[in-house]
Amino acid sequence: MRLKIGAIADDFTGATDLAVTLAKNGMKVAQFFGVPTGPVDLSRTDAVVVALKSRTIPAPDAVAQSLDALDWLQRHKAEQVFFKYCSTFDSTADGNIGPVSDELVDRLGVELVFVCPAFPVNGRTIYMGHLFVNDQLLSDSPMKDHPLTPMRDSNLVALMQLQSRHRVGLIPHATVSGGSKAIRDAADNLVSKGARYAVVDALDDNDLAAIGQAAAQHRLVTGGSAVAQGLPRNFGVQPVDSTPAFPSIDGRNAVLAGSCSAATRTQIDWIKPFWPNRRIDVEAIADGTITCDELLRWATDQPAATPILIHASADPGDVADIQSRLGIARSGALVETLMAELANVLRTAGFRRLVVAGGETSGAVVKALDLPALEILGEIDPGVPWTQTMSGPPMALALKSGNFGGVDFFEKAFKMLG
Ligand SMILES: Nc1ncnc2c1ncn2[C@@H]1O[C@H](COP(=O)(O)OP(=O)(O)OP(=O)(O)O)[C@@H](O)[C@H]1O
Ligand SMILES: O=C(O)[C@@H](O)C(=O)CO
Repeated sequence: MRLKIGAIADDFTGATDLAVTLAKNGMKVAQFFGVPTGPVDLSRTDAVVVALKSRTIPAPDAVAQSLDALDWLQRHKAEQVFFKYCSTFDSTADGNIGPVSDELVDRLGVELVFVCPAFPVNGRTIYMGHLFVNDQLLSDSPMKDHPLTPMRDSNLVALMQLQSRHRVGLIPHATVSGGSKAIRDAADNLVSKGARYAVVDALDDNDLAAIGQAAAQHRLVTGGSAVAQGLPRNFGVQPVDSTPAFPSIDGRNAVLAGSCSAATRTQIDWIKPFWPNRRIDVEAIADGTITCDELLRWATDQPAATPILIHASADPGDVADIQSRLGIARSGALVETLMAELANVLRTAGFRRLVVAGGETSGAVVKALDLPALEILGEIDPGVPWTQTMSGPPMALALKSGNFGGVDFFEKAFKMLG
């Protein structure tokens, strides 16, 4: 059987975001962490999302991992390939969005590829090729201070052009609002001018539906999860209207937050008065003052009925300060390693319902828990589903993208589990 959509996601939270989007739009989705190494039964699967942790690694490694994923998807006869990156286009001048897209374009021999990170429900829109986060340009938004991929330009055409060896054009909103035929004509026009990428404006879900329809014959589509919502219809698959299912797992509740994004920091401030919480200081990890053992003792000493919160999240000034002393990569790695160890020991100690905030952090945690795949269940807030492990000790896991979720996200998540 052919897979309808085969997706490659550049981080783990982004992968679950895409998986739940395709599932809500009617597809049966399987999500794997890394390229599956053994045989898998895809007889009832419409779409596969292969989650990589490739957003901030060196570009040649990101390309190699993505091409491995592409080979696997092609062996499973994926009709359309989707490259999922962040709705805030998280990347550096070196990549990895451009270099990975270039290789996928060349391997698949495609003429033109849409570049569309818009996610209107979460406030990401594109106008005249410029990415907005709510009412701010990307470069004025809190993304300008991201610890690993600070976004200091909002012009997606320029950003993509910096990262890619192919020419980048724009399909402006005036065209997009004309519908899928107008978009297809504009795409043909860009091809005749030598462009290989088209940044496509999108202000709302109607625009995304038209873009999805226009991409029906495209072998490759790239963007955030929201542009994928229009793709299942191209395969005759209709959105589902059933009541979402949530994991049924007993155990204690914990949140591990390594995300320093504005939304995560607001969510932490909101919940702190109600839950036992610990802030991890990066310098204290480096000098051994904070250890996994000590945090575990603290966690197990807390009242079992109340969720606990452990976070490293800090505001941009503190992050810049620690990075200047320890280096960007080392500060990130110290937090990620500790969060990964913690997830492991907390699972053993009976914390089986876990929310992890941050894509890189989630990548580290999922790797440490040695989870090859997750079942995607009901959505907590747009782009963040509850998931359930499919091997090892049963766990409910929510991987929250840094900037996703309402202010009460953490409390809401556990309330849904009852
Ligand atoms: N106090 C801190 N100082 C420096 N770096 C930190 C600190 N706390 C966390 N980090 C690092 O910042 C990075 C945050 O990235 P992560 O992807 O986890 O969150 P995010 O970017 O908010 O989420 P997403 O990618 O889903 O938008 C991680 O590498 C984490 O280890
Ligand atoms: O698109 C998004 O914003 C998220 O799915 C994500 O990739 C955050 O890391």
